[in-house]
Order: sequence, then C-alpha cells, then structure tokens
Amino acid sequence: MPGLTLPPFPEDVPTHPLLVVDYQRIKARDEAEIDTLWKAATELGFWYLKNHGVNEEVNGMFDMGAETMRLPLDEKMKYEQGDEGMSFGYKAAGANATDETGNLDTVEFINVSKDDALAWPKVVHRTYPSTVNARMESTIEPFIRKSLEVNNTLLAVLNDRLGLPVGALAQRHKVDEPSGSESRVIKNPPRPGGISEEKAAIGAHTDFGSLSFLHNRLGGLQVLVPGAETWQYVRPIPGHAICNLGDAMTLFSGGILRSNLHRVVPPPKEQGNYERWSLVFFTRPGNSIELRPLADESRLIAEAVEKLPSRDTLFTGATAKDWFARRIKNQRIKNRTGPETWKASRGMEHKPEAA
Ligand SMILES: O=C(O)CCC(=O)C(=O)O
Ligand SMILES: [Fe+2]
Repeated sequence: MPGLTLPPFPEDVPTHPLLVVDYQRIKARDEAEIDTLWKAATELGFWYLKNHGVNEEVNGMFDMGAETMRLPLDEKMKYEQGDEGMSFGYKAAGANATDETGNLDTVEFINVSKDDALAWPKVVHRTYPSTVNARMESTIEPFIRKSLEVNNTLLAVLNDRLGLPVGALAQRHKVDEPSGSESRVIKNPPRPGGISEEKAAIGAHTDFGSLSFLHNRLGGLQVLVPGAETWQYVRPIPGHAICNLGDAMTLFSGGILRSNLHRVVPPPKEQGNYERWSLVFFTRPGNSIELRPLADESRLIAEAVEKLPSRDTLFTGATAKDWFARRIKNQRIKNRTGPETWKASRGMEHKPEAA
C-alpha cells in the first residue's frame, strides 16, 4: 500500500540507468540541461525528472487509487472503460492482452480524463466512482494541472530544439480541446515467490500519446534499450519521476524523438511480495490533430523525413483520436480474434526504421 515501508530495489539485478533531468533548470532554460533532455529524448525517449514539485499531489493520487481499488469489484465494473476504444474509467485485471498469444494482464487501472477533471462537476466524457468524485477538486484536478504544466514545459523546450515555430506543439495540445490526456493509477497484486519475469503485468508497448509523467515506488518497469537483446529494469529513485515520449512525438518529429518499447513485470526479488502502485499522467494531442511529421514547419524534421526509407510509416493519416482508439480497442481481450488483433493494437513498436 502507498505509505508502507518497502524493501529497497535489489543491488544485484541488471538495470538501465536513465539520464537525470532537473526540471527547475529546464524551466530556467539552462542550455546544458536542455542538452541532457535532448540526448535522452532522441536516444532512448526515457529520463528521470527531478525537482518537479509534484510530490504532494502524487501522494494524494495514490490515496485516491487505494480508496478506489478497495471498492467492491461490481461497483468498479459500473465504470469499466468498455471495449470500444475508450480509455477513461476503470480497467479490471485481465481485460487486456499482453502479447500476441492472448496472455492476460494482471493490473487494475483507474483512468481519469483531463477534460472531465477540469470541467468537474460537468461531465465531458463519462462519470467515475464515488472515491474519484470525492477527490476530483482536492486531489485530481491539482495533480492534472501540475502535470500539464510540467509536460507542457518539456514539450515547449523540445519544440524549440526541433526547430518548430513557437507554439507549434502547444497548439496541438490545447488544454481546452478534448483529448485522450488522462491520469492513471495502477495496482498490480503481490507476486510472492516470484512469478516468471515473462509473465508481464503490462505487455510490451510504446505509449500512445506525446509525453508520460510516471511515478512508481517498486521496480517492475523495464525498457528494451535500442541494440540490447534483453529487457532491463528501470530503478525507481525516490523523488524522481520517470518521463517517456509516446508515438505522437515520434510522428510529429519525423522519427527524431524516440517512443521506446517498455513493459511492466513483477517487482524483483523481495519487492515482489508487495502490491505495486504506479501513477501516470499522459499528455496526448487534441482529438482532431493529425499525426504526421511537421516537416513543413521545421527544416530539421523535413531533413529527417527525407532520410526515411519510406514515408508511409510516419504519414499515418490518422487523427490522435483514431490512433488512440485503435490501439486501446485492439488490446482488449474481448475483441481478440487472433494474433492479428494484437498486431492491430501496435503503434511505433513495429516501426524500428522510424526511430
Ligand atoms: O507502471 C509503470 O511503471 C508503467 C506503466 C505504463 O507503462 C503505462 O501505463 O503505460
Ligand atoms: Fe507505458
């Protein structure tokens, strides 16, 4: 449970060290810090973010998640996200495939839409369990507002390094355009005795949107580093969030920015005896935004596109809404007809030439 004293991440498990980015320095537009962010964003697409100032709101969100997951299953199921490609609401354990053979995931989620949280008590997309409503103003809205500010600041810096006109990315992430942006609290049950690492809690995926701001306490997150043969854990560091880029940023940047493959497996060793809680805020483009390289707005992106073996991988013709709904819908186990359904749920994972 959140707040409990947890065993430390083991020393003898292979990890991949991420670059550390200091949010306060980024905010101050420190060029050396922006160099570090650029290196992380272009090479792996993952980095630690320190000094982000969102710790109190994160703790509140974990409390909201625990209160919600304690509700009876039939109550939570009234708010299930369904099989039509919507992500907002509750997701029960085992509702998603984790691979093409149809293995089931083990995590529960509660996803709250940015639009619903900011419009509350007006409903934009859907309603939520009482435990969510009770904390909408005190916890969820402040967490979402702060997360938006952090992510928008990082996106503005990447916007400039990509050589895009001021506001090019901001205009694709307007706060008042309905979007797939959402907060997610994730609970994975304890796995005493250590289940095989291959039994993923969340299957290998790239994130669907633009930028994910992740907070976790126990190990379990793994990345497949470009060129590496094996998955490696990302060690949780107290006070450090983990940021990662999603498919939309690879598409907008013509493949310059990386949306890297990752998954969640049971926490290593003794940590596996504990519930694993994590929290993400996903910034995603406005629903109407077309996902394609912004080559007409940046020479750097235009040059990257010229070097691509094929333009088709990145000129998807999809709007953010379509891209997102397709990915969500086809990972739902109820929609599975065979390996083709899993393939249809894939994003940039299958386009290594674009990265
Ligand atoms: O729980 C984590 O550490 C990562 C979760 C994740 O990758 C996701 O929800 O997209
Ligand atoms: Fe993810």
